[in-house]
Amino acid sequence: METALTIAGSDSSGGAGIQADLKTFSALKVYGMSVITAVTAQNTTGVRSIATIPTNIIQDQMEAVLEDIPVGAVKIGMLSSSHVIKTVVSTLVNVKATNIVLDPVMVSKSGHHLLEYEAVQTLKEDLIPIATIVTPNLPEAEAILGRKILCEEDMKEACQQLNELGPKYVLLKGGHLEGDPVDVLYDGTEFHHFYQERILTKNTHGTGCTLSSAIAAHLAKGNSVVDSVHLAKEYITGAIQHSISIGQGHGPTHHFHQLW
Ligand SMILES: Nc1ncnc2c1ncn2[C@@H]1O[C@H](COP(=O)(O)OP(=O)(O)O)[C@@H](O)[C@H]1O
Ligand SMILES: Cc1ncc(COP(=O)(O)OP(=O)(O)O)c(N)n1
Repeated sequence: METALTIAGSDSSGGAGIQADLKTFSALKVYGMSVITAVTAQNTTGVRSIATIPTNIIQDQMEAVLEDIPVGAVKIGMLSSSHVIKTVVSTLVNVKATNIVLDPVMVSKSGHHLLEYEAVQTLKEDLIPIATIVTPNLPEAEAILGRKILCEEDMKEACQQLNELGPKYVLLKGGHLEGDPVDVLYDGTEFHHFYQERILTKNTHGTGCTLSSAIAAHLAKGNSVVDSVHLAKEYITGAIQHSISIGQGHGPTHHFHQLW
């Protein structure tokens, strides 16, 4: 059985974070495991409060899984602080983890900070270099690089700058662009462009989490990075097309892949 591990925050409303990741793994028929880094009280309208899990408990969760069960791919989401990032990096390096998908979660759709501002430097120096693929959205890439990204040409340059930080692949997501979104994948040499007509819905809570965990699931099944991104894009597009109108704000993506 293929396996994948998510290291991320809990979303009480089930649309993003650990819950979205585990639903994605299940829908793609991969056995999912979780390391919880933070508990958020949130719903479709916003985040009310956050409790970060102590780093010794995060490390224990990681070691408990990694020392016992072979992990085909690791998806990393919300990490809250520099201390948490350093704990996750040292544990992953110790076990020589492979297929690391890093979604550098910083701010929720509702505008709540999920990573301390000062931790962006640690993310750049310690975590991005060990990622197989890093999947920032436009505001995250702007925060990492300290520059504006306004169009597809800017996205290509930003991919090159992100690649210089050390990850094998960069997938810069264009969901925040005006008009139809384009995502750009860069492997240090070649670009792949993923064009998609914009689906007209406000139900996009958890899109980034869903995409990154779908990439991890496909890597765990033995696909190449480029094929995993293609397959994950199909998955996220279906999950947005079938998204669920619940709550007063941004409803969640849908995860019953085999039914679409
Ligand atoms: N309305 C939409 N229609 C189609 N694809 C979308 C839409 N919104 C986001 N996406 C896609 O969903 C994925 C997540 O995108 P994005 O919104 O940029 O990330 P995040 O959720 O991290 O902010 C990307 O592949 C993006 O192109
Ligand atoms: C616990 C938790 N982790 C991550 C996010 C952000 O989710 P994401 O899919 O990047 O996007 P939004 O749903 O915030 O647009 C979160 N909200 N909570």
